[in-house]
Amino acid sequence: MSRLFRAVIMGPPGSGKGTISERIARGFGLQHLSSGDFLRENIASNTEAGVLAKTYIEKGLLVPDHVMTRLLLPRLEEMTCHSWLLDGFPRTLAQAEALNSSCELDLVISLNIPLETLKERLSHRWIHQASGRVYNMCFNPPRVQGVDDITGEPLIQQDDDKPEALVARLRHYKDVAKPVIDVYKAKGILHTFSDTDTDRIWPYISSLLSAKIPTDIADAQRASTH
Ligand SMILES: Nc1ncnc2c1ncn2[C@@H]1O[C@H](COP(=O)(O)OP(=O)(O)OP(=O)(O)O)[C@@H](O)[C@H]1O
Ligand SMILES: Cc1cn([C@H]2C[C@H](O)[C@@H](COP(=O)(O)OP(=O)(O)O)O2)c(=O)[nH]c1=O
Repeated sequence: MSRLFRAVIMGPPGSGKGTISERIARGFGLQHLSSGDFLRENIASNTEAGVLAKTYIEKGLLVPDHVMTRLLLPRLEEMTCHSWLLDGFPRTLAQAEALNSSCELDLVISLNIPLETLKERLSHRWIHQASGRVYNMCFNPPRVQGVDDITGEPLIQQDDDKPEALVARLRHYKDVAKPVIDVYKAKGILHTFSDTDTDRIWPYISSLLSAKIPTDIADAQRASTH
């Protein structure tokens, strides 16, 4: 099996990580691992790490690095036969160093989206808390307003997504993400995209991935995921 492809997507809340990750997974057959979704799975199945993580998430805090790495690295060990895209991890320098000591990344996509755009997007973001499924009344609305397409359960808006909370979250994201971005810039694998419209960014991301992912890997991954 030819070498596998390892990528990370980074960006502040509302920058489009989840949306773009789904397009990449669909188009290039990469396995998408979202740290937020993985935490929600652990919380739903009441694992020891899930119970611990929940105490931080409920307070709007980041889960401590040692908990995240102890949770994510074994999960990546299970994915050694797949090309993958990590979303939401690493988020701190300690997490990046732990990841870099266990595998060699090929590409890091960083989304650098203006604050006003983030505010606009998050003010219309509704989520199905249990699954993490994301809707947006302007961008990708649910079939029935306020209700999850799959379970029919009610959608909620996160307090964190309200404009007054967003500025603090954004500042914290920038403080914590900057050293991580600097590491991957120094490695020459960082690609930054800035625009208010994802549909304008997507063609560039898509052509970058087409150039970076050897076709035999992309074809093999697409075949294995269909
Ligand atoms: N890599 C990580 N390190 C520490 N905590 C994390 C990490 N990933 C997720 N979390 C915790 O899980 C919560 C949910 O993660 P998720 O990515 O779904 O939400 P978010 O950070 O608000 O993302 P978004 O960028 O979509 O707003 C986060 O608010 C954070 O508390
Ligand atoms: C990518 C994108 C997302 N959205 C909406 C969908 C979500 O409700 C919200 C955030 O997108 P999302 O993909 O959840 O971003 P992240 O995972 O980085 O937090 O914005 C738009 O309105 N326009 C866009 O171009």
